[in-house]
This record gives sequence, structure tokens and C-alpha cells, in this order.
Amino acid sequence: MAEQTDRALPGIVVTGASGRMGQMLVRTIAASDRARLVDCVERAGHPWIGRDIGEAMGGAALGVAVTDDPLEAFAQAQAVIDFTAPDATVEFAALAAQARAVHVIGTTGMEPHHIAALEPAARHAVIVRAGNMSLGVNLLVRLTQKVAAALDADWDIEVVEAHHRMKVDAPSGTALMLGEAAAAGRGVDLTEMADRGRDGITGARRTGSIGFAAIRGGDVVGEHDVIFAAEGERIVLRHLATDRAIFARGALKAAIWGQGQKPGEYDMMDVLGL
Ligand SMILES: NC(=O)C1=CN([C@@H]2O[C@H](COP(=O)(O)OP(=O)(O)OC[C@H]3O[C@@H](n4cnc5c(N)ncnc54)[C@H](O)[C@@H]3O)[C@@H](O)[C@H]2O)C=CC1
Ligand SMILES: O=C(O)C1=N[C@H](C(=O)O)C[C@H](O)C1
Repeated sequence: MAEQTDRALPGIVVTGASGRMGQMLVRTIAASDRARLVDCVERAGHPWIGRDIGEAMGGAALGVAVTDDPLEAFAQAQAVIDFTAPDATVEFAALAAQARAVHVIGTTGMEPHHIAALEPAARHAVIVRAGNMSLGVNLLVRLTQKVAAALDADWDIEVVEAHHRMKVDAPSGTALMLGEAAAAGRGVDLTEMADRGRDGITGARRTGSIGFAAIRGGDVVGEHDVIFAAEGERIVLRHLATDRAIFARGALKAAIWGQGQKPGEYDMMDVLGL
């Protein structure tokens, strides 16, 4: 692990620290020489509250105890990395803004009212939010937009995603990013053209619609296909995630990039300059 005591490095709080992404983030920050882990937050009543995060994860002590007091944690941080759940993320946005800490949001399943609730916080602090923090997926988003712009509505667009059995939201945040990119490329509004969840006698496919299908099973980290299907040919753009470290690396990059930016809402395209 890298030396974590250099006060010049941005101090980072990880929320949802016991989760699949939380633990990956703790490992990534602890190993980084560009940031330091200053606190870890979990929900009240969680068995890890008060324990050293490194030991709770089954390894060596990291000198950071898990807390259920986000405001106190955020007050000593320059950034908060948050992969939790929509209601928690809205609450954390207000607290991070109060502390003027950069809020990196990886949480998916955010409904329009959750997203709207981030606006007041973004007037005072930097928010970086993306349904997928990996370089590969963000490149795929750009490619999807370009391919959709080059093809007409004779090419049916379908987004197919697969994730582990514990995932609670569908379609995935990434699938929605890809759908938005396809809609933008085609010059249409995704809310009007999305076809989510077919079942029964659905009738023939609506020309120009953008379909979504979700598979859940086992330990799949995350797989996304954007299929462009026409008469006699198909194009498939694919991203396969095999390691959650790709998301944690992207989130850490966003937390560092956010230092010194003006308050507002940003995404990984801004961070990666894509
Ligand atoms: N944007 C991206 O690149 C990625 C986004 N995700 C998203 O991140 C989120 C978390 O995913 P996982 O880590 O797999 O889930 P998880 O269920 O393993 O972890 C979520 C953690 O958040 C904690 N939590 C929930 N409410 C809380 C609260 N009020 N205060 C403190 N902690 C709270 C839970 O106790 C849990 O430990 C999901 O929305 C997922 O889709 C996951 C991977 C990549
Ligand atoms: O829940 C997950 O695991 C993932 N969630 C994100 C999503 O909803 O797209 C990103 C990644 O695919 C893993």
C-alpha cells in the first residue's frame, strides 16, 4: 500500500465501503500515490461501523474506521466517491456540497426526481456522475453515437446487457448511457423511442425504436452489446468488463480531476476529454 499520510494529496471518503464497489475503491485508493483514504461510510447499524476498514475487509489495518456519520466524514475530505443507492446518493450530494467536496457518483438506477435533486448541490460543488466510469465504456458511448448517426432507421438498435445476480436495477446505467448515445446520434428523444422489457404478444418492432434487454446471473461483472440490425447484416459493438477495478480507477481519476473545477455537473466524458 502507498503512504497515505501526505496532506497535499486529496483526501477521499468512500461511501458504501462494504459493498462490491466500495471495497474495490478502498483497495484502489489505498494503493494510490495520488490520493489518500480519509474515511469510510456505511449505513447506520451496519456490522462494520467502528471497525478498521482494512481489517473488516479481511486484510491489514488501514488506520481508517468505518463511520455512519457522513457529514463529519465529508468535512475532512476533498472528494467523496459514492457507489451506493439512489436515495443515499441524493442525501450525500447535499452533504458533500456543504463540505465543498467533489462528489463522484457511480450509483445507477437514479430516477428523474433523484437527478433533479442533485441540482442544488451542483450550484455549490463539483459533481461527476456516470453510469459507467470505465474508459472502454465511455469510448463505446462515443462509437455508438457515431454509428447511429451514420445509419438510418432501417437499422434497428438494441442494447443488451448482462450483470451478476445481485444487481438491483435494469436496464443498467451503462445500457441507458448507450441508449442515450444512440438516440443522440439518430437525433431522437430516448424517452419517446425506448422499448424496455418485451413480454407476450408485443406486435412487430416499432420502426426507429431503441430496445433494451437485461440478463441477470452468477457473477458477471458487466457486459454490454449495442446491436445495429438491418436486412442481411448486423453490426455489434461490445464491451466486456472482467474486473471492477476499471470502475474504481475511473472514479478515482474523476475525484482528482474534479479538484479546482468550477461547481457544476460533469460526466466521465469531461474527465476523459472524449
Ligand atoms: N458507474 C459505474 O461505473 C458503476 C456503478 N455501479 C453502481 O454502483 C452501485 C453500487 O453497486 P455495488 O457496489 O455492486 O452494490 P453493493 O450492494 O455491493 O454496495 C452498495 C453499498 O452501499 C451501502 N449503502 C446503501 N445505502 C447507504 C447509506 N444510506 N449510507 C451508507 N451506505 C449505504 C450498502 O450498505 C452497500 O454496502 C449500484 O448502483 C451499481 O449499479 C457499479 C459498478 C460500476
Ligand atoms: O451494478 C453493477 O455491477 C454495475 N453497474 C453499472 C451499470 O448499471 O451499468 C456499471 C457496470 O456495468 C456494473
